[in-house]
Amino acid sequence: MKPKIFIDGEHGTTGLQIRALLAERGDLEIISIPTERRKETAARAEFLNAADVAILCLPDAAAKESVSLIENDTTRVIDASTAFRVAEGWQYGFAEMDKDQAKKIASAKRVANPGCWPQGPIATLRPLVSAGLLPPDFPVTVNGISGYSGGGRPMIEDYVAKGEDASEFLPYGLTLQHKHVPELRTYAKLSHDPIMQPAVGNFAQGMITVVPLQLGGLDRVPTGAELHAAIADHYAAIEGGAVEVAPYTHLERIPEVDPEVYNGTNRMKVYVFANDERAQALLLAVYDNLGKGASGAAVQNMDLMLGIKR
Ligand SMILES: NC(=O)C1=CN([C@@H]2O[C@H](COP(=O)(O)OP(=O)(O)OC[C@H]3O[C@@H](n4cnc5c(N)ncnc54)[C@H](OP(=O)(O)O)[C@@H]3O)[C@@H](O)[C@H]2O)C=CC1
Ligand SMILES: CC(=O)N[C@@H](CCC(=O)OP(=O)(O)O)C(=O)O
Repeated sequence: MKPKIFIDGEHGTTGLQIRALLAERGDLEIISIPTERRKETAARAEFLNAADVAILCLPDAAAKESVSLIENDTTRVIDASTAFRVAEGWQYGFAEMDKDQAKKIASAKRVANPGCWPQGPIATLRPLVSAGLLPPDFPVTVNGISGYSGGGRPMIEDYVAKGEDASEFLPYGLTLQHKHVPELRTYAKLSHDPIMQPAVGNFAQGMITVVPLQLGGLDRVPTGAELHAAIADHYAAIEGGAVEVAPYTHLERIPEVDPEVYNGTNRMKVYVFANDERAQALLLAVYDNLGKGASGAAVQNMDLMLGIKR
């Protein structure tokens, strides 16, 4: 029997992407609520309880409701919302985060799919904190740029309506309360809240995250090569992951450090740049906010949970 997959919110930005990724998968049975009933609680409860894996692509409140509607012990859940990312009993769905994270996801009943912004910074900061090259209380700032699809349907409609008149670079998160701070702090192993200073650009999808490091105040200042080696060692120990570490280089510009290069894929590439004389470094990550940042990661987690190797 093929595993039954139910995507709650399949007509939204993330849901549609997951549907598209699963369209050719003959190894799965996708079960769908008739469109006109998609917001009916009874219909959702029926499909949630019939599924082997339910993928929730809903606003937080609706995702919490979906979880509460599951009455059996067999439906496993991947939630794309922010609701459960630091919650007890949930595994964080960033498979490359640790050597054994993919195994934990594989056996989990509840998996919280990461937000798009935290994945790049976690991918670079966590190995450095784990290796003792950065202390947990290091004052971290994250900036970068995301395509407008990160804001879901309302932001997409706004940008499409404005066309070329939409802002090319719009900083946001200006109240310093970005919803991704708790998961970033938790999984980057930081003891203080990082500053999240995102921006959105006038392109649909793709993103770059940047973590600038002022290393001069540390008791022991790591070199750029040491930072790079710690990150490279971390990913060398992970089999078949989606994260690639770029060679350590000193270049003023790199054409492939462009937010859109991995669009339509589940890939992430991380970079370390540094100036040792100035004791400064930059940690960059490039990926698709709708791929590794959302639907690609959800499908990767689903495959892990079902024991499917592709
Ligand atoms: N876009 C992104 O890059 C990312 C988004 N996410 C998260 O994924 C989730 C979905 O986001 P996204 O796809 O962007 O959002 P969208 O706004 O594009 O889609 C949300 C979907 O949920 C449906 N929905 C809303 N309320 C209910 C309800 N009570 N019952 C059933 N369906 C409902 C909506 O239907 P309708 O349109 O008819 O109201 C819509 O189809 C969010 O929690 C978001 O935070 C996670 C990572 C990245
Ligand atoms: C450009 C944009 O607005 N992006 C969204 C995050 C998209 C994302 O990762 O969503 P969830 O955490 O909701 O899953 C934001 O910064 O709030």
